[in-house]
Amino acid sequence: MGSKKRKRKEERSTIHPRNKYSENPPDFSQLASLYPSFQPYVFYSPDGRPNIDWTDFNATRELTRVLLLHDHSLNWWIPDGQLCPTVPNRSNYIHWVEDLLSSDIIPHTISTRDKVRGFDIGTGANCIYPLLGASLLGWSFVGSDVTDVAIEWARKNVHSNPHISDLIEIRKVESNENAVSVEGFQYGESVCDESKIDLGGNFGAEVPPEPSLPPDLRSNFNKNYYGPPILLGVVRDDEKFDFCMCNPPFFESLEEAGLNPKTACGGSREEMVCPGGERAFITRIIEDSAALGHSFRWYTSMVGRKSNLKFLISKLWANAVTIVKTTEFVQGKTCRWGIAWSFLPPRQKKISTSIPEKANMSFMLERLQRHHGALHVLQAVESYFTLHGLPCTLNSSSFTVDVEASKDECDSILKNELPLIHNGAQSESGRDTSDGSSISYDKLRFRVSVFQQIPGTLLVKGSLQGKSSPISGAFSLIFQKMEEDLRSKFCIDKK
Ligand SMILES: C[S@@+](CC[C@H](N)C(=O)[O-])C[C@H]1O[C@@H](n2cnc3c(N)ncnc32)[C@H](O)[C@@H]1O
Repeated sequence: MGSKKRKRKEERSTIHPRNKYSENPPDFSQLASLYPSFQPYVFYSPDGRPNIDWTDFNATRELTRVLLLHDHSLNWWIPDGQLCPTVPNRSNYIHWVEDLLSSDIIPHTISTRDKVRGFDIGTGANCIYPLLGASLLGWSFVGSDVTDVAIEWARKNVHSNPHISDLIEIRKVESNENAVSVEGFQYGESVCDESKIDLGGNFGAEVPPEPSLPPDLRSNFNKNYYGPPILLGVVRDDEKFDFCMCNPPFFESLEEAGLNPKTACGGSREEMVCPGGERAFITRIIEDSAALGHSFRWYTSMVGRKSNLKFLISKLWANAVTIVKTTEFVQGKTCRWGIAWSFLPPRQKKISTSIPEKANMSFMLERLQRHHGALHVLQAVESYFTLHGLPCTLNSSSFTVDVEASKDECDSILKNELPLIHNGAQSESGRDTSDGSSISYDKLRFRVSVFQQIPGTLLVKGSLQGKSSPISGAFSLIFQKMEEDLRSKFCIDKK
């Protein structure tokens, strides 16, 4: 990779401001001196910087073990070949869920208890999310999984930490052989019979052959989930949760999973691969969530491929969710996305679709971390709009991002991010909304500018252009949502 490209990637690296490692990344040298078992894995590069061999599973596992012990007082281990989590990375997802729970976008109606209760779909042998959520925030969890090794080791990891073990239940998901459906087509045991699938292998094991299907269904089958239940049939009738989270099996095949030779995070076939990949797995979570509705306040999942986000978002709206939120988890060279949705009625915000409330808006980003400057914020503005499908242009000499959104693009960001109550009059260009009313759109154009005030403080301004556009009333809401996103990314104190 060219140095320019590398620099740009590094600049984009963000870590949640409440993440323990946001200001203080793990100090390998210190850890090596405190934990002799870690010492053999640490080497020093010519410039004197300590590092580990990220392609050595034993090294990454020992790092995770000492980080969990040193920074979280957690005892932890996994057997060879199981997926080894990176602690700073996994903490970002926990803090994002924390943000969702504390926001008042949807009412706090589910939990009458003091304790937050979460459901970790596919907790793995490493049980990382329940361990972090319970130790950092006192949350209680049900962690589910399908494999015996995951269940055995997740339970071992819970029992090794008596101070939080009461907070975590590990639940085995039993295969439901009679209810494997592909878009309404019922498959019996012959399709999902696990005995026909080699469950033993790690990387390098052969991918099982496709189950035999009628040729016309074969291509569809690939893209749809078949396998053990995920939420429906695992969540009990009387159970309520504040959220669910999931790091899904991302890949469709082992070949695809094994493409990154730069790291050795382990991962058995069952952990990494699911027929149809993450798209099929998360689609099933969406379908299950539609049936479970208000049993969860927030449903969330990690998404490994940006190209799947759009598909999943449209699936969500097709399933009548009331709100969708997305985020980007960028750390080092890894980029993942988070998607969250709910069926609870959002707090209602009325917007005018014809008269802009304000043509100019601004806010300050204060107490920025040392390494975050105006360019980082500008890039975050660009990626926020790009992620939501709004064409925009970043001009790094004028420190501006120009956004111009068509009616469809505007519709998409508004639906993705904002619970809208449309009261606009019917018009020819209007489109139906969930409450039966209609909204008319035209082009929305605005400019976002970022100014350095004093070190650590930036002024972000938005100015509406083309004020007569019938959609210009959406400007202030879009700008506010962008503000929320930037604050969550950059500010330690988010007020
Ligand atoms: C990518 S791993 C994630 C493990 C861990 N949560 C982490 O973040 O490192 C996916 C996990 O989902 C599990 N899994 C696959 N299908 C499942 C299902 N239907 N219900 C529950 N867990 C499932 C796999 O066994 C595996 O442990």
